[in-house]
Amino acid sequence: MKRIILVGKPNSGKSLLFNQLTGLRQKVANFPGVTVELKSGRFDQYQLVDFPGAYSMSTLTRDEDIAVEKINQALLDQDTSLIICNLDATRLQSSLMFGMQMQALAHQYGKALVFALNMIDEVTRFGHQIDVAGLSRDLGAPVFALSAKTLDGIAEFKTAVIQLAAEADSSNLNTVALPPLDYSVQVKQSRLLATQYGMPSSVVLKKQNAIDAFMLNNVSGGIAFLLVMFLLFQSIFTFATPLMDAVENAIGVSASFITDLTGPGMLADFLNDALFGGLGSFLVFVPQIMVLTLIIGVLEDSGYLARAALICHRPLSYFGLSGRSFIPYLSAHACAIPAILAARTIESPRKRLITMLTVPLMSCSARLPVYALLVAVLIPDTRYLGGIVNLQGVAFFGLYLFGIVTALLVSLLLSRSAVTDNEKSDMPFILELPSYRFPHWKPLIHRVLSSAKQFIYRAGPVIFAVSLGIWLLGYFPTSAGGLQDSYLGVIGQWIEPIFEPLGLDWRYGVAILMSFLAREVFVGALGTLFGIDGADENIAGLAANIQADGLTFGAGMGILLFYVVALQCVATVATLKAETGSARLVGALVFGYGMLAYLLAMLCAQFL
Ligand SMILES: Nc1nc2c(ncn2[C@@H]2O[C@H](COP(=O)(O)OP(=O)(O)OP(=O)(O)O)[C@@H](O)[C@H]2O)c(=O)[nH]1
Ligand SMILES: [Mg+2]
Repeated sequence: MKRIILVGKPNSGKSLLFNQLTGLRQKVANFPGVTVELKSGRFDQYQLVDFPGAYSMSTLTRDEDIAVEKINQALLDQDTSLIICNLDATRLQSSLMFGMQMQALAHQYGKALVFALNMIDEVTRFGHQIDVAGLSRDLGAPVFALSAKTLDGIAEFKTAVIQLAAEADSSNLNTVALPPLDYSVQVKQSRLLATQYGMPSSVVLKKQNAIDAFMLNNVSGGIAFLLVMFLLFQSIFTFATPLMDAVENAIGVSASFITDLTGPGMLADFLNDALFGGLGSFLVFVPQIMVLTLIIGVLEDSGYLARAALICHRPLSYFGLSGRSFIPYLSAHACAIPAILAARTIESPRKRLITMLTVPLMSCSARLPVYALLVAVLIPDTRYLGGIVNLQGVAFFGLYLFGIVTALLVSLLLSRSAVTDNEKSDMPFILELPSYRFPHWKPLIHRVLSSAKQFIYRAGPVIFAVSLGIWLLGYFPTSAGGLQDSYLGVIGQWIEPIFEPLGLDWRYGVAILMSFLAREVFVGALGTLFGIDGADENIAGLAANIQADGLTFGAGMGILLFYVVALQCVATVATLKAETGSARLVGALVFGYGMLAYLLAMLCAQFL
C-alpha cells in the first residue's frame, strides 16, 4: 500500500490530525513526547503514519531518534507518496525549523510535501490572521490552514492531500542531488518567516507567563504541585465512592434476583460464589479506574504536566532521575507499560534506564482493587474537615506515596551502582512548555470509557477463569461447605508454610499466588473463597466478610505493601525486557522486588 507520513515538531497536533484523518483514537495530550512509536491507520487508499515529534533532524532523545531514523527510511522508500509536515501555527518558528529541514530533505529525495498549518483556531482566538498564501509562496510548498480540534479546513485539506499524493504517484519526481543541510540557514530562515507571518510571541505568552509566574515559583509552585498530587490520589477515593456503591448495589440486586430464579442448589452456589463473588467484587472497582483516568487526562491535556516536570527536575536529580521522569511516573499510575515507553523522551540514557526500572513501583490501576478492598477492611471510615479529608483516602494516598518513595530510593541506589553508565548522564534538560489549554473533552470521555473497557477486557476473563477454577477446586468433593476439606484446601496446606511468616492462612496465599496472572485476581479469588466459605453469602460485603474473618492489621498492611512493591505483571516484564534489551537485568529486578515485597510483608506482620 502507498504511504503518507505525518511528521512535525512535538506537541504540534499531529496525532489529533491523524485521528481526524483516519477515524482512529491515538493518544493525544498537551505535552511534547506523547507519541513515542510509529502508529498507522488508513486514510482513503493510503496508509497514514503518525510519527513521534522531533525538533530537528539532529536528535536529543530516544523518541526523536526513532522519528528521524524512520523518516530517513521513508525518504528512501518508493512507497512513500507524500509527506505531511504539521506546523503549530501558534509557534511558527520552532515548527518551521523542523519543517524547513524536512522540506529540504523531501526535495533532496524527490518526495512531495505539504504543510498543515494546524491550531489555526487558536490563532484566530488571539485575534491574529496568518497570510497563508504568502507563507506558501515564500516556502515554495502548499500550505493549508486548519484546526484538528474544531475541524476548520479539514475537508479541503483531505481533498488536497489525496490529490497531491495521486499527483506524486504519477509524476515520479526525481532525486535532486543537494549538498548536505546547513541547519544554521534553516534557523535563520524560519526566524524570518515566523516574524513575518506568525503571531508575536508576546501575545501568545502573556496569559501563559501570568499563570507560570505562580505555577513555576519555588514556593507557590511547590505548594500547588503537592496540592495537585494530593487531590489526585484523594479524589480517586472520594469521587468514585458513590459510583462504586451504585455498582455494588446493582450487583447485589442482580445476584439475589438470579438466585431467586434458580432456587437453592449447585447452580445458585456457583453463580453466587464464582460469578457474583469473584467477577462481581472486581467490577466494583471500575469507577475508580475511570476517575483516575479522568484526572490524569485533565492534567495531561491542561499543559500542567510539563510544568510539574520542570518543578520536579531539581529534586528528581538528587535521585539520579530527570524532570522528564515525572511524566512516565505519573502515567504509570494508570499502567506501567505505556509509562515504560514514555521514558523514551528522557534525554540521558542512564536516567532513562533508571526510570524504566523503577516505574513498576508506581501503583498502577491493577492494584487499585486490592488497595481499596484492604483499606476498607483495615482503616475506619473517619472524616475530617467536613468530609473533605477522609482517613481511608489518606491511607490510600499513603500507599501511592510509599510506592513513589520506594521508587526514589531504588533510583538512588541504582544511580550509585554499576548497573548504569555514569558517563552518559550529563545531557541537557530541555523541555518545551506547552500553552495552557482547556482539556478537549471528547477524546477525554473516550479515554475514560476505554480505560474501563480495557480494565474489564484485560482482567475480566482471567478473573472469571481463576474464580471458576478456585470454585471447582474449593466446592468439591465436599459441596456442603468445608473449604478446608476440599481439593483446594489440600493444595492450600502445601503452600501455607510460605505465607505463615506473613501472618496469612492459605486462602490469602492462593489469592496472592493467583494474582501473579493479574493483580486484580486477588480480589476475585478472595471473593470466591469467602463466597464458598460463608453460609449466607453477601457478596456486596467482601470487605465485611474479611473483617469478620479476623484479618489482623499487621498482616493486612503486609499484603498491601507486598502489592505496592512486587512486580507481578507479565506484560510489564516483557516490555521492560524489550526496552532494556537485557533479560538478566529484568530477571534480577523481578527477583529483587519480590524479595523486598516479602520482607516488608513479614516485618509488618511481625511488628505492627
Ligand atoms: N486548539 C487546538 N488544539 C489542538 C489542535 N490540534 C491539537 N491540539 C491540542 O494540542 C495538543 C497536542 O496534540 P497532539 O496531537 O498530541 O500533538 P502531537 O504533535 O501528536 O504531539 P507528540 O506526539 O508529543 O509529538 C493536545 O492538547 C491537543 O488537544 C488544534 O487544531 N487546535
Ligand atoms: Mg502525537
